[in-house]
Amino acid sequence: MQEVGFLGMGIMGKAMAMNLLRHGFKVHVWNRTLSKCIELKEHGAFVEETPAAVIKKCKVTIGMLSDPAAALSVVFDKGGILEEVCHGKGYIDMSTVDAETSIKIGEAVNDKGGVFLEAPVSGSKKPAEDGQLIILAAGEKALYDGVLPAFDVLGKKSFYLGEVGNGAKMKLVVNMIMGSMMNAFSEGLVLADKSGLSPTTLLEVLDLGAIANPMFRMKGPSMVSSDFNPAFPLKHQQKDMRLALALGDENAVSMPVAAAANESFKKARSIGLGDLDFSAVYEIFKVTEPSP
Ligand SMILES: NC(=O)C1=CN([C@@H]2O[C@H](COP(=O)(O)OP(=O)(O)OC[C@H]3O[C@@H](n4cnc5c(N)ncnc54)[C@H](OP(=O)(O)O)[C@@H]3O)[C@@H](O)[C@H]2O)C=CC1
Ligand SMILES: O=CC(=O)O
Repeated sequence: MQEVGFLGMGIMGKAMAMNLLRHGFKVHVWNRTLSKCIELKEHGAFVEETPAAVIKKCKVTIGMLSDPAAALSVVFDKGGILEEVCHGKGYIDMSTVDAETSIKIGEAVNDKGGVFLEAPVSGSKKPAEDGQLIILAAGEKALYDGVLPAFDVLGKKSFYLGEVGNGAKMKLVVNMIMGSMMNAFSEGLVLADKSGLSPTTLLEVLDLGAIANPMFRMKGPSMVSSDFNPAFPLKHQQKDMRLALALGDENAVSMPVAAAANESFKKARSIGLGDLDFSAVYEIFKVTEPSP
């Protein structure tokens, strides 16, 4: 399988498609905003006009879209996947969505004779550029086995998690934890600063102890210098918190920490920080109450 379709040239999709091109895959790309395909074309990609046109040209097509509405749109809308998907074609949705969305897409693809895999990823812009993603796949096993050469280029490890929905759920659990950690980290940085300590020294202390982790190490210095250039947009992290909380509702799991973190991300969105990196949630903790 050296030819692959790719829908969605956002931060992740572009990095992943570039990576496939670098490794010798022929890649047919589509993006709602066509101009984002120009750089891909310069690197040898074939640009198509609709998702259906991509599906028509490729046996396997990958989607990397922002949210459930976008993931559904490329399948069900005019010019969408369902117009061309048929026996012998596979669709792989790597967007972060809820299980319900994935199941709906999978059933529609199957009804047309195609096969479906969900495969959301853990890892951000840099791991996508470096082929170091963690792939959380579920659905048609034969499609999973067939696409492993591409997954090996995109990721450092692929998990096969069984029936459609399990990949989405695993991804939401992981991002729920990540979003909650980002809130605690932000609170700690502000607490250090407001109580007269150096946030930079706090980063050094954290990195030497039991709660050291790659996220604090990578995001800490840019947060301290107020650099929120987006790798993982805050609006997507809030979407993931919202979908994870819904999963908690369905399963009667009490999630007070995640619920509080979701409120912080919502607040950050409400003041216009949604397109910045998710670490920009830090900004809302800096706001102090006016003294009486
Ligand atoms: N960034 C990250 O670190 C990570 C992101 N993810 C997940 O991957 C997915 C993509 O993320 P990312 O690349 O960062 O997001 P971006 O916001 O950079 O890109 C979103 C993509 O979705 C497309 N899109 C949005 N709405 C629609 C629509 N209605 N119809 C068709 N296309 C649409 C955009 O097209 P257009 O250019 O026209 O707006 C764009 O190609 C998300 O589900 C995210 O949660 C997962 C792991 C890491
Ligand atoms: O979904 C975001 C990530 O970093 O993983």
